[in-house]
Amino acid sequence: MNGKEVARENQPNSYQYQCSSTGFKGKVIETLNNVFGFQDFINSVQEDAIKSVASASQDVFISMPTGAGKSLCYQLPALAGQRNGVTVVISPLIASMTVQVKQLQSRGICAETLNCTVSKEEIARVSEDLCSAYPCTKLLYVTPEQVFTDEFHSILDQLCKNRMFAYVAVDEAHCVSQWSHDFHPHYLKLGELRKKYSRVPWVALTITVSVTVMNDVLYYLNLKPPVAVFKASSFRSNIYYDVVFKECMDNPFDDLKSFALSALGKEWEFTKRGSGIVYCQTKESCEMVADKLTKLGLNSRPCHAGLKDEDQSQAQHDWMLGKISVIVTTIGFRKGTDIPSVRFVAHWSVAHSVDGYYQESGQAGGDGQPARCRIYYSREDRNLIMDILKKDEQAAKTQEEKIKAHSAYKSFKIMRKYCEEAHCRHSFLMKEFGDELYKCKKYCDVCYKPRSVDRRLDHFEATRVSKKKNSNHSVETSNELYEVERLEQKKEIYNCKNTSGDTNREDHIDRAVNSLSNTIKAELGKVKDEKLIKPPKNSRVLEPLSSFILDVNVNTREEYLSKLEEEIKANYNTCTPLLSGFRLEEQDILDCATDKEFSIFKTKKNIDMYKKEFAQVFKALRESSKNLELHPLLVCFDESHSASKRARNDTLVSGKDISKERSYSLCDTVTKSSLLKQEKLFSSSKDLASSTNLSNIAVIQRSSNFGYQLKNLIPSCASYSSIFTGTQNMVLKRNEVQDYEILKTLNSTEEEKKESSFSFERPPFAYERTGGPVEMDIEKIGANNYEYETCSSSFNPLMNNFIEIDNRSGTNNKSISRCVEKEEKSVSSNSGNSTFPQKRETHDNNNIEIAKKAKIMQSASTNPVHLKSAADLVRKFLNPKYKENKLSKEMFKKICRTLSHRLVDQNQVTEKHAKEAVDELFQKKRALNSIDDV
Ligand SMILES: Nc1ncnc2c1ncn2[C@@H]1O[C@H](COP(=O)(O)OP(=O)(O)OP(=O)(O)O)[C@@H](O)[C@H]1O
Repeated sequence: MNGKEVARENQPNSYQYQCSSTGFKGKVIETLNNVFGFQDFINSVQEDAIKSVASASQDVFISMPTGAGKSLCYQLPALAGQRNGVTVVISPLIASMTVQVKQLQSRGICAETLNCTVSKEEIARVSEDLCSAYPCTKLLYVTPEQVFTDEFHSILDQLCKNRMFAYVAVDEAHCVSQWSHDFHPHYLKLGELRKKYSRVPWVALTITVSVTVMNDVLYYLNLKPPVAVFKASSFRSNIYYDVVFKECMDNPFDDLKSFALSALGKEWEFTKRGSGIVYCQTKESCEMVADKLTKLGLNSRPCHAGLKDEDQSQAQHDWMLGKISVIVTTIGFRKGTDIPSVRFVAHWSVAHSVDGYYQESGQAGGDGQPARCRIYYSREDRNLIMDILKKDEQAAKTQEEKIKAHSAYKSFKIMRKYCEEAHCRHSFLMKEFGDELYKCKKYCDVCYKPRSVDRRLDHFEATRVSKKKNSNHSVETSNELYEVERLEQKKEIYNCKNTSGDTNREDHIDRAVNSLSNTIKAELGKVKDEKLIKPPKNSRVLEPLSSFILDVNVNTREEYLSKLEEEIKANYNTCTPLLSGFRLEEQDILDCATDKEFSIFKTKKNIDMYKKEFAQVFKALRESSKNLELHPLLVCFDESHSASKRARNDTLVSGKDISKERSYSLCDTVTKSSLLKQEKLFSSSKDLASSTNLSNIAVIQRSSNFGYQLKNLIPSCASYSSIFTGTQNMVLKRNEVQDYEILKTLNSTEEEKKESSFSFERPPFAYERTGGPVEMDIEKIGANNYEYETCSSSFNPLMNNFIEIDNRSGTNNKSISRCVEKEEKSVSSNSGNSTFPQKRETHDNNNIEIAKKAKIMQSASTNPVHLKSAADLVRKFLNPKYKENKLSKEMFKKICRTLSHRLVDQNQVTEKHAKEAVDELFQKKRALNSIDDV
């Protein structure tokens, strides 16, 4: 019996069907109906892809979600395509290959597999058939490992020789990309095969992948351009995505349980039809989360690589049968366990890449029924992953390793953006997958509950500020221990990831971990050595023995401190002539510099960041000096809170008081000084103005414009209006500034400024105890914001100062108004006019703005009761519009302010007028996007 006969003998239902159609398209349809038993193509992507593959005119790339019918895209052309012979299907999953081969055989199609589980006799039988002149086999399933054996190459050579090599289909082709979480190194070698058998058309099939992964597939597999690309949309309309922040929750486990129960549905306890998956970063967290959930009444089981094989299988089995509701697992669990009734997927730690997240979350709602996917994001998890990826990048030796490590890092940054920014989750993912953008409207938290997401993000930001504030030295010095722990965790994460038994990768990771470990040990050794060296005598820096930044030693710190002291002195010397009554001792300036140096040293992560921060501070100090402004470091310096001063006092042996108390700080000046001092200030600045003719001396020209004076002295504080709530509590508020590290903000980068500003610019937010999408009452938002921004004059620094100073001087508000009006007129008439009085030349645009604002505030303040009533009325009619999403929160505040002032000004504070005013606005436009519309 020859090979062909043997193969036929062993194939009970080998493919016998003879097509009656002649053209390949007709053959395709006939085979679809008669061999596969399908009436039609499952979707247009499947149809187009099958026709393209069958035509055999070019290489084809197909991307479709799990279960969308990809297999048919090569199975059907293998039988009805333009090319005769054997289609070789490369797949990494032996279990899925075996299932497919059985299914094909049951349809009468001659399919075989060659992999490590197949017996020698089987291999011999199949090989004999393949090497025959007319192989019976139509589809041959092999693993990527098998492809590179010599035996297999000789089979392929023979097929080529006999012109019986029809197609190569690469299933799960995304495994070629490091960006995908299923990376399989053997896939990288497949490109060589493509080159060797260049005449055979290739088909690459993937689940839905990002553009980056797709490009990797095309590149690494060496697909021949032009490649025909067929992609199904990545939009999963039945999945609701959201992100919550663990740091912002009292008990995240409670939240996880509520989330799971709400996704499983009310009747779940009785029907037990749905199930869920929780993804964790480590084996330990799998165990811990499963334990917590079970204790909270939700039957859960861990399943990870640390368990024995039989325990893993048992857990999967029980979960698939519905014996347990929730399986808590690490990345890699997906294989072979897809069940359609998964009602939720929770990521207890953020996924490493968008591709990974899409695939893992995509296991929810396979049956098309509603499902939910939530990420429990935390700064700690994020930093840990970033650290690992960064160190991978540093440890990478070859160019390829470097590119891959860099890609992984970049990929995670996208995931970070997904969590830390408010974009429609669906559109975000679709953009990553190169699909047409489509706003989901209500299938994600950002679209469904935008305000709730805003508040969550605010809260998350706020935890960053408070965490920094609370962190103290003892915690931070444990960094060294933490590093070692992180290494262990890193190993752990990768062990979990490598469930596929990929030894190469494990070796690589172990090498990377070891080398990193050695580097850290060496660094720690250095630190130890450094600790043995005594710090220089008379060291002026705070905590000279600390090692917050490994490569910044005490000498470097001393250098930077001296330079900082020099710059601060220069700023002080330039500005003090302008500020009568404000004096600092030499020691104060050093303390100020020392505090600042220490705060930079303590908060920056590496030497570059340390130096960069200094460069920025120096620049800001010089800038302030150039503008004759006292830098905020000096303005807000408070020796009673100075760490340097405390340290100095602690170490003083003698009772000699070297820390002479300053009589008052600048802020104290504001609080304590009388109008007399202001008058002095006024006259001295006037003198200076006339002598120097510098425009910014306008800052202190008008004694009444005291708020403005401060505003200019602390230019960057302008937006932090809550600081200046009035002269009476100025000192208290100044301390608040220090609490929130505003000094740092003032000297920080734009991005950092933005981040830090949350605590000042935004009103208090609602806490979501359960982390679930709790809606805040808009009545409260409106009220709070209104009050915060406009309602009472006490919230406006400028007006407050005007009023206060004015009252003290015995004049009334009307006179201020007149004064402001007069100034406004004269300024607006012609600022460049030569007949303009000398004094006016010193006013810049800010003055005009201030004057305008003051005018508004003044008119409002004449009748605050009226204004409050007007605001209440406007809010009442505006609220329904807001709920209908016709305007944003910002617009709400602006309109509220504008309309209530208008009502007061027109003496129309009635319900009727308020309603009319609001209605009128929305008659013109359905939605208001700009205050110009008002
Ligand atoms: N044209 C069709 N009409 C009806 N059913 C189809 C059609 N094409 C495929 N199917 C069925 O759809 C199901 C999923 O198909 P298949 O296993 O090929 O999906 P897949 O995209 O390869 O999924 P995975 O990514 O999990 O491998 C199978 O049961 C298959 O028989």
